[in-house]
Amino acid sequence: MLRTLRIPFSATKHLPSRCCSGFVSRTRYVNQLKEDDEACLAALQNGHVFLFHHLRPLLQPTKTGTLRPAALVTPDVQSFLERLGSNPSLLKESVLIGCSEQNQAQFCLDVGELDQAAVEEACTGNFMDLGKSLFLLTGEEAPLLTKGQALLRWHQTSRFCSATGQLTQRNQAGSQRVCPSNGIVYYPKMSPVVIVLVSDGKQCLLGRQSSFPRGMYSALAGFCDMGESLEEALCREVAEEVGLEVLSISYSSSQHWPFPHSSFMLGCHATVSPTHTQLQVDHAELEDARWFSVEEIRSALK
Ligand SMILES: NC(=O)C1=CN([C@@H]2O[C@H](COP(=O)(O)OP(=O)(O)OC[C@H]3O[C@@H](n4cnc5c(N)ncnc54)[C@H](O)[C@@H]3O)[C@@H](O)[C@H]2O)C=CC1
Ligand SMILES: [Mg+2]
Repeated sequence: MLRTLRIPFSATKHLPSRCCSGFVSRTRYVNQLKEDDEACLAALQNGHVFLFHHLRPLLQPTKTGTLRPAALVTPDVQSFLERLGSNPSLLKESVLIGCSEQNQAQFCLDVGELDQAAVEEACTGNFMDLGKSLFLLTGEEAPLLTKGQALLRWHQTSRFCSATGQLTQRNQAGSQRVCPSNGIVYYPKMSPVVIVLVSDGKQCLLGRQSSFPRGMYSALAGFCDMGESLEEALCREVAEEVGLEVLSISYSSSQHWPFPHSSFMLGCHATVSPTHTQLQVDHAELEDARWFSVEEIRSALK
């Protein structure tokens, strides 16, 4: 059986935005801050901080009535943390998430130990569920919050060494944790997931899990197993979930997906033979799977 992986040239349209030559210097600056705790602490003093409360981001209303993630300056955060009687070292628990085009380091901090209403009043904003926030934010701002939430969640749920059970120590940027007794270094974890739009040349295949909202269908998806290539995971998932054999594969684009934990979604197209389209749906995984015509997809998207 022929199985090919083609990377289309159009994948370049998904490259991160790099408005001017500052991209390289900003990238290297962030990398330096991950390596150098003192430099990172200094950058935090002059940086921007995005607040979360139990992993829900703080959004502020704009003059035009939309919402934006609140990028607070560190002295303001420090002063209201003191006013609200927080632990003085709380600010140091910020994690580095990037660098703005104005060369300001960007951090996230979870202030879940403080009273939510008091922080909202001090910052004239509201903490919102991340899933809902993503419908309200522009494409450029949403990834900052998903990255920040994922990193904060990783620190909250990965505090101990799995070999010794000891509390691990994070670096200032929050890009790693180290066990003090055996030196094992832990890095933030993501699970690779393949998500694939299967076509027979005329129709495309969508499925739904029983947990999806009513009427929602999506491309097939599944976690990559240990030792598998992207192509192997894709062929296995399609075989497991709908009982079809894939003929060809093309990579489309990728995306970090924070729900329910950090997945690294690898989006692909795949084809099956138009003479072998009979589905055998595994109902333990999918409530339903169906072929949809282009017209049906167009009218659903409207
Ligand atoms: N169409 C879809 O199903 C979409 C899925 N996603 C994301 O893709 C992820 C994977 O899709 P599923 O169809 O649920 O995967 P799946 O088809 O691999 O089934 C999930 C099962 O795989 C097992 N599993 C294997 N490795 C795992 C890991 N690293 N983490 C958690 N479970 C693992 C568990 O038993 C779990 O119940 C979802 O969690 C979701 O976040 C996002 C958009 C659409
Ligand atoms: Mg699945």
